[in-house]
Amino acid sequence: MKTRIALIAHDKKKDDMIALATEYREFLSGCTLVATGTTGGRLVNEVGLQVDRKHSGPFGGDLQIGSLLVEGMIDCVIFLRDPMTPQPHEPDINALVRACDVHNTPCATNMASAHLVLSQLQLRAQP
Ligand SMILES: O=C(CO)COP(=O)(O)O
Repeated sequence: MKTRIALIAHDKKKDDMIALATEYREFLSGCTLVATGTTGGRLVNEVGLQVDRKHSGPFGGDLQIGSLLVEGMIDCVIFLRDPMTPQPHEPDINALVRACDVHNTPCATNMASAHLVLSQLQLRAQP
């Protein structure tokens, strides 16, 4: 089965997400990807990945991804959060990260941990 990865980035972290996805493009193109709306749009347009786009984060996208995760449909979350900017949907963000902890799902919230998680997943996917 393909690895199912959720990709989410706050506005000031979206360029980092694009750089990350570009670096791991070959691996990610073999995964099943889901993303919040704006992040997903950029991944499609700028990296050429196939992504199931949910609503934008402030409109419930984090909750949609959280729901998928609770249903056992997501193996890993890359969520590049912006710790310096208050978000109107902070409760949704916390709910998603909490759901990762409740269900013991890897959740990388910064570039350093995202690299560790993706490089390890990529290694495991090799024949
Ligand atoms: O706000 C977000 C995550 O909390 C991300 O949403 P967008 O990808 O739509 O910007």
